[in-house]
Amino acid sequence: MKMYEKAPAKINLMLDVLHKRADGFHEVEMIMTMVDLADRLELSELKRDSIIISSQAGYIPLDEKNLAFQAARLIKDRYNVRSGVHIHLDKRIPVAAGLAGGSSDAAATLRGLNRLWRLGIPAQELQELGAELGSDVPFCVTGGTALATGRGERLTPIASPPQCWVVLAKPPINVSTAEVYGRVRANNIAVHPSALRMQQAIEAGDFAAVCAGLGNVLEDVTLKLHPEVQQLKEAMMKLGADGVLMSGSGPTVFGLVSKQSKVARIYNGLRGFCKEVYAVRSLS
Ligand SMILES: C[C@](O)(CO)[C@H](O)COP(=O)(O)OP(=O)(O)OC[C@H]1O[C@@H](n2ccc(N)nc2=O)[C@H](O)[C@@H]1O
Ligand SMILES: Nc1ncnc2c1ncn2[C@@H]1O[C@H](COP(=O)(O)OP(=O)(O)OP(=O)(O)O)[C@@H](O)[C@H]1O
Repeated sequence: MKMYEKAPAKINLMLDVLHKRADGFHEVEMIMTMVDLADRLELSELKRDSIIISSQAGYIPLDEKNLAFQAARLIKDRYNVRSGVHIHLDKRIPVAAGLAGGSSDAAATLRGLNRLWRLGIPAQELQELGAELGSDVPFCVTGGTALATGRGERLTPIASPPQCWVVLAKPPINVSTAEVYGRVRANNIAVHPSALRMQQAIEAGDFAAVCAGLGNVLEDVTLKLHPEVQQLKEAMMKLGADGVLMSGSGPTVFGLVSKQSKVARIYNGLRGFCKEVYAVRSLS
């Protein structure tokens, strides 16, 4: 038997860090939403008790370091599943980009294996399993748009932002999420973006207010480490995006664009700076 799952990328419309916790994680407040750029997973049942990962992408681990492998092992162990699975990952989300590609693959694996092995695990429990794999995984289990608190695993679903185009550009640099959080000084943040204001803008369907409310306190850290991310932001703004922000810990920069007529100009302009550029729709 085979199952198919789509694993969409996420962007953070706002991300605030409140304080560092005793367990080393940071207490955050984020509003996250999915975009129409997705990996595709094919999950095939194996009679023998093993987990095999394959992918057309040559640059991701295919062993137990892969988050989809970890998700399969977790669900197998926890529910005493004897059969195995072959997971083929058709990677389309850029890797180590701040778009939760690996987390979304893990979440899609949890959803897909729940169906493949007919385990009947409720969504809430799948999210709890996801939290064992990473802070972004619980959100990716259910997707949509949500306010995320705690270390990112406590979720309140909210309305979808107004439909728009999302132009994504990933510069060719590597950013470590742990390093970026490690450099945040939570009591020294000049301007905290407001989750409440963003939520109100979304609920009012006010695109201009959504753009005005974009904010990510991790930008300060990543932009200092990698000035090219700042240059990319400036280029996207000059090219006419309505709102521009770095996603997660970066380095991907996204621009929200309401008019389709502007998208080609922004996309083509950015291709001069950056090889990895995508123009996709927001997901409602
Ligand atoms: C930057 C975001 O992607 C925004 O959505 C997330 O906050 C990070 O999510 P993630 O990549 O799933 O993060 P995890 O794999 O759980 O953690 C990676 C590392 O980031 C740091 N980390 C992560 C989340 C958090 N709330 N506080 C942290 O300090 C920790 O050092 C941790 O060891
Ligand atoms: N299924 C996977 N897809 C992509 N990368 C994976 C996967 N499993 C493990 N990895 C590893 O995880 C690292 C981070 O990749 P990923 O694409 O998940 O980052 P990200 O988009 O920055 O995630 P986040 O936004 O959750 O911090 C990569 O260095 C990669 O080697």
